[in-house]
Amino acid sequence: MLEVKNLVAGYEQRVLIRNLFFYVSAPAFVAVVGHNGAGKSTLFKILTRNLPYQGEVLLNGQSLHHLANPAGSGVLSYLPQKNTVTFPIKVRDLVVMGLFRHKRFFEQYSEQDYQTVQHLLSALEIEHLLHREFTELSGGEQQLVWLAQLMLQDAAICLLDEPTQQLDIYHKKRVFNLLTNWVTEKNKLVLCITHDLVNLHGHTGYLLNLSKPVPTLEILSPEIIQENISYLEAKPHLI
Ligand SMILES: Nc1ncnc2c1ncn2[C@@H]1O[C@H](COP(=O)(O)OP(=O)(O)OP(=O)(O)O)[C@@H](O)[C@H]1O
Repeated sequence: MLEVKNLVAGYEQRVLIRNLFFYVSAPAFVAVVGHNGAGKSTLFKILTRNLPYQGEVLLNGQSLHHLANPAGSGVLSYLPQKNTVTFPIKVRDLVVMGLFRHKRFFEQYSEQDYQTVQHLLSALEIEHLLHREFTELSGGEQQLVWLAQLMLQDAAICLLDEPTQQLDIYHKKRVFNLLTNWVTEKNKLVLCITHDLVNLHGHTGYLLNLSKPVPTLEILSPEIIQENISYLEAKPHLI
């Protein structure tokens, strides 16, 4: 579960997130939306302990300040908006690293680990990329590969910063379906930053609009999605 109580954070003199409260427990899919600069990635910086904050953040009942290694202990995983690789690596070798938690420092990945990767890539319909060089893939293909690696990490709480940004219409729709099914099947809590509000139709979960003066978790429904689209079509109020 994730509980945020009276959260205040920002940069230097500029407060971006003020008095935010919400509570959500797995299984749940939360679409984090808002205008550019509303503070969506800032919220993720807080949750990944990359930005100081006032207030309380509890992950599975434990204060974020007291969690020694949220990624290593399987509590949290994070897929940033931009993730670069500058060395040659095959897709299967990049994805299998998602299993790092289950390995000792120098332990090799097994044939079974690679089979797990293959099954996952097949479920994501990117099995054909298995032996490709990662750096030669298109932006959208790379995004799907990162998503596979994140799913393999199997953390309880997953933060995804615009995972569908570079995807075509078919894959955007497919990734939202995959994520919401994964949430229910594997009892996950997924927070997903997105500007693709139209793709939220038909899914169960919540929406957190950080552009609103008092953001709260709103239950996804056609009316709520439309109301938030209209809200975001209007010019943002600058903080
Ligand atoms: N390190 C920093 N120092 C100062 N200001 C920052 C810093 N990082 C981000 N900001 C500012 O904070 C504001 C919120 O940034 P953030 O990245 O959280 O927005 P966002 O909602 O994720 O936007 P987008 O939809 O464009 O990705 C922006 O105005 C940004 O310029």
